[in-house]
Amino acid sequence: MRYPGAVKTFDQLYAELAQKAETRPEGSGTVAALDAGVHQIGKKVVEEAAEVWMAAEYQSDEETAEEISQLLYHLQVMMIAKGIAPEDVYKYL
Ligand SMILES: N=c1c2ncn([C@@H]3O[C@H](COP(=O)(O)OP(=O)(O)OP(=O)(O)O)[C@@H](O)[C@H]3O)c2ncn1[C@@H]1O[C@H](COP(=O)(O)O)[C@@H](O)[C@H]1O
Repeated sequence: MRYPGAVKTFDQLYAELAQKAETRPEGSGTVAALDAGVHQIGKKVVEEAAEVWMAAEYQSDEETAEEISQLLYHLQVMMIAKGIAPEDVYKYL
């Protein structure tokens, strides 16, 4: 799935998702995922990680990049659900 609009960075996406969690706009997949909870978010993280692996082995670099973007998105949803800020992660990099 491709999302139209300007290219966004990891930090920009996190800020957008944090805002969605705060304002809870109608139709937001992020809000729905947060409401579903950590268990369901965790399943999506694992699913997308597997899709990255499969794409890397059997699909194009473009498709692999897209799967990686989806994994990063679901990791960010998990971060929001747990109240973990990017800086909390960056300090370990
Ligand atoms: N980058 C993403 C993003 N990547 C993946 N996804 C979600 O992750 C799902 C996984 O994609 P797949 O193609 O694997 O989906 P699928 O298996 O067909 O879908 P499901 O049945 O599992 O939902 C997608 O259906 C989206 O719901 C994303 N949802 C949102 N974003 C970004 O988050 C922002 C906020 O989104 P909303 O909260 O929905 O407004 C958007 O502007 C986007 O920038």
